[in-house]
Amino acid sequence: MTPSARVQAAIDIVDEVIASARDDGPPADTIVQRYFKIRRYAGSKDRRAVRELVYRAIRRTAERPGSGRMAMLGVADDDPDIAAAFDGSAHGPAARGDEASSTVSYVPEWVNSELSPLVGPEEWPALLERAPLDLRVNVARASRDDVEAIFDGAVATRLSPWGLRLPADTKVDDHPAFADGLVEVQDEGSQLIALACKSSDGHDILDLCAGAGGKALALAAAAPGARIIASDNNRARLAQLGPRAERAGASIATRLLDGGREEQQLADLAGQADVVLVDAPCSGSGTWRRNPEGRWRLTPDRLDRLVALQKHLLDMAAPLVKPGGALVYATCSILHREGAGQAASFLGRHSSWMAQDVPFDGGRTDGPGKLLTPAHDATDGFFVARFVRPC
Ligand SMILES: C[S@@+](CC[C@H](N)C(=O)[O-])C[C@H]1O[C@@H](n2cnc3c(N)ncnc32)[C@H](O)[C@@H]1O
Repeated sequence: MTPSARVQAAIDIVDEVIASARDDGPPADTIVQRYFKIRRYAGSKDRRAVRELVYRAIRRTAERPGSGRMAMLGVADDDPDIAAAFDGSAHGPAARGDEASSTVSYVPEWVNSELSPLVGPEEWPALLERAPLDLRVNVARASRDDVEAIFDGAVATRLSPWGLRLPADTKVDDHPAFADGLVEVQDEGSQLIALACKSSDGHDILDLCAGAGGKALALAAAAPGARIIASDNNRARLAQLGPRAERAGASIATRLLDGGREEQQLADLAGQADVVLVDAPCSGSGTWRRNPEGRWRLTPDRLDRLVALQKHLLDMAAPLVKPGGALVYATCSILHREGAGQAASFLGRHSSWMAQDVPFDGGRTDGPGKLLTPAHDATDGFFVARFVRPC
C-alpha cells in the first residue's frame, strides 16, 4: 500500500469507528481486524501502519468527529508526512480543500464537570498515553521473583505485590508461562482492587460482576482456600472464566444471572459472604488510554443509566454480606458520580455501615474511598471503597 492508500484506509476505518461509537456497535480493535480480514493484499507492515494512524486519530480528539476524513485531517495538522498523503492519488484521499479538521482535546467538554476533583487538566494527557503491559503473577503457583526472571525486561510493579511491568511489545499469549497458568495480563490498578478484598483461605467470596473473571482469578490466587463464586449476567463473558481458571489451577464456581431475577438467584447467599466485590459496569473513563474511543461512546444519558445500575447492584449486594464482612465497590472510572459520589450515597442509605481504609499504598483519598489515576499512580484509573457491615 502507498502511504496515501494507508491514510485512506485509516479514514475508512475511523468512519466505521464513529458510526459504531454512535450506535453502540463493536470496539475499534474489532473493526480494524474485520477491515483487514477481507483485504488480504495488505501486508503486516501496512496493517500496523494503518492501525497506528487509526489510533492517532482517535486519541487526538475527545469529541466524536464528523467523519474519518475530518479526524485524519487533524492528524495531518500535526504531521507534515500525513498532510502530504492528501495528494489525490489513486487509492489515496482527495487533496485537501478548505475543510475543517477535528480539534485536539482529551476529555469531552460535558464530562469536565463530571470528573473527580482530583483529576485536574494537568492529569488529562496521561489519560490518553499508551498503557503499559502488566502481568499478574499467579502467586498460588510461582513467586513474583521467579517469574520476573523468566521475562526479559520485567520489573516488579510498585504498588501491587503480584505485578510485573513488561516492555510493551512482549508477546505474552504464546509464552509458556502463560500457557502454564503462571501469569495473566492484568493492569496493576485492577490487581489492587483484588487486593482491597483481603481474600483469605476459608472466606466465602462473591464476585458479583465477575465478567471474564480477571479479579476472581486474582482473589483465588491470593487465597486458594477461599470459596469463590463468580456471577455475571453476561453469558459470553462468564464463559471465558472456565478455561482461564483451569489454566491457573483455580477453583471458582460460576453463577449466570438473569436480568431482573438476580435477587432470587442470590437469595441463598443472604448474610453469608465474608466479602462481596461489586466491580460495577461504568463509563470506563479510567481506561481511555486502552479504549480511547470510549470517549466517543459516553453520553449524559448513558452515564445516568450506569450510575443507576451501580446503585442497584450495591443495594443488591449489601444484604449478601455477613455481619462483620465487607463490601468492596470498584469502578474503572475517574468520574465523581461513579466513584466517591456513589460510595457516599451508599453510606447515606446504609448508615450503620463503615468505610474502611483500602489495604494498599498509592492512590489518593476520594470521599470514602481511594482514586487511582494514570498520572498519579501509573495505573488505569480506578475508584475503590471498602465498606464493613456492622456485627
Ligand atoms: C467492569 S465489568 C467486570 C470486570 C471483571 N470483574 C474483571 O475483573 O474482568 C462489569 C460487569 O458487570 C456485568 N453486569 C452488568 N449488569 C449486571 C447485573 N445486573 N448483574 C451482574 N452483573 C452485571 C457486566 O456484564 C460486566 O461483565
